[in-house]
Amino acid sequence: MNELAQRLNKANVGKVWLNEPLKHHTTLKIGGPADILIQPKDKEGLITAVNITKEHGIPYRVIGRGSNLLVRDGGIRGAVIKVGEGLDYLLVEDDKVTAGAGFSFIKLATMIAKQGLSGLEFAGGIPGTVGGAVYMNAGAHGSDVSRVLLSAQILFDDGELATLSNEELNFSYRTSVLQKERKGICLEATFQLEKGDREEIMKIMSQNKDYRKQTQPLQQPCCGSVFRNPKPYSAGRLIEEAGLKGFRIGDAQISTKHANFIVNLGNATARDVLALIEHIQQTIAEKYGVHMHPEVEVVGEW
Ligand SMILES: NC(=O)C1=CN([C@@H]2O[C@H](COP(=O)(O)OP(=O)(O)OC[C@H]3O[C@@H](n4cnc5c(N)ncnc54)[C@H](OP(=O)(O)O)[C@@H]3O)[C@@H](O)[C@H]2O)C=CC1
Ligand SMILES: C=C(O[C@H]1[C@H](O)[C@@H](CO)O[C@H](OP(=O)(O)OP(=O)(O)OC[C@H]2O[C@@H](n3ccc(=O)[nH]c3=O)[C@H](O)[C@@H]2O)[C@@H]1NC(C)=O)C(=O)O
Repeated sequence: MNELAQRLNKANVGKVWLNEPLKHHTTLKIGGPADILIQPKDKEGLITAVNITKEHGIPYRVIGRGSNLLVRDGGIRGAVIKVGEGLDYLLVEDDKVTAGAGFSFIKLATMIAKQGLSGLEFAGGIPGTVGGAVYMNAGAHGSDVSRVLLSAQILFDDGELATLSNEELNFSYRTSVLQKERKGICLEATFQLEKGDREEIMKIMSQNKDYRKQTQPLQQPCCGSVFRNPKPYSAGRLIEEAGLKGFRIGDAQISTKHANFIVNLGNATARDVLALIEHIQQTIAEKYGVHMHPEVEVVGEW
């Protein structure tokens, strides 16, 4: 790993850390160390970092803000590429907006709204990066990325750099082509928006934000919705009806505010959170015969 770090530093790809605790890079504040963490300084830095890492035969994976991620306590072997600062540029051309994958999704939504562009009102409270949002077709308030995305530039694991259209990204509920069919890193995304009434757009955003503030435990370390909604049911409602609100394992607790959130009360481990996830799955399966499929991505070693 030292050798890889030296080469990456020599190539000036960006910031490089060895043995970096990932709890510093996830919103749940949980996660063991990455052997090596790379935060590319720009697109070229990212492509070079991937190539060098491949040459060393070291596996790599990508993270954004860590807002939808549960990293196990043993951490991640190999390289973790953090797409954030460095890939956080923004280009507005009339009603089209291109953002680097590291751009904050909330910041993007807010900036776009201020310019009187409509389409991203739903994203005003969604944490994470643009890249993460494309990867999982992030959504809220009845809309999602697939409704406004024109195209995204992807660096595929086989080295191909391609711009995929909305159709080619094959979006459906909280998923895209990047999750299953073809792994790759989203480098930037272009959104097609509509000119609208600035005041009206700002009003909708502020209503959405208020709703989230009232219904979600945003002041505590968490990772957003833990489970996908098992259609036609609501995960939060099922968990609440099963009497699980407030249930706790170690320092991981089912939020008393929204039952589809797990919060870290201070020193929760990934093991605590996973035990809680299993407990919820088992309880809901026994009571209602419904399988609860996690939305949060679980990665790393025990
Ligand atoms: N609706 C809501 O309220 C909430 C939504 N979210 C959404 O969850 C997503 C998490 O974003 P973020 O915190 O940045 O991501 P994370 O750091 O949580 O990464 C989660 C996974 O997303 C994939 N990923 C992240 N960035 C990229 C990229 N540039 N290219 C390809 N894949 C990527 C990786 O998958 P892999 O390892 O397979 O490559 C990674 O493991 C966002 O869409 C965020 O908006 C999160 C919380 C609440
Ligand atoms: C937080 C996320 O996204 C959220 C997004 O913020 C909100 C707001 O649009 O809508 C989804 O939540 P959600 O389906 O739980 O929406 P909510 O409106 O909070 O709840 C749905 C229904 O369940 C009920 N509910 C919710 C929580 C609870 O503890 N008890 C309960 O009864 C609510 O009263 C409501 O009638 C997204 N979650 C998923 C899995 O689709 C995320 O993806 O990480």
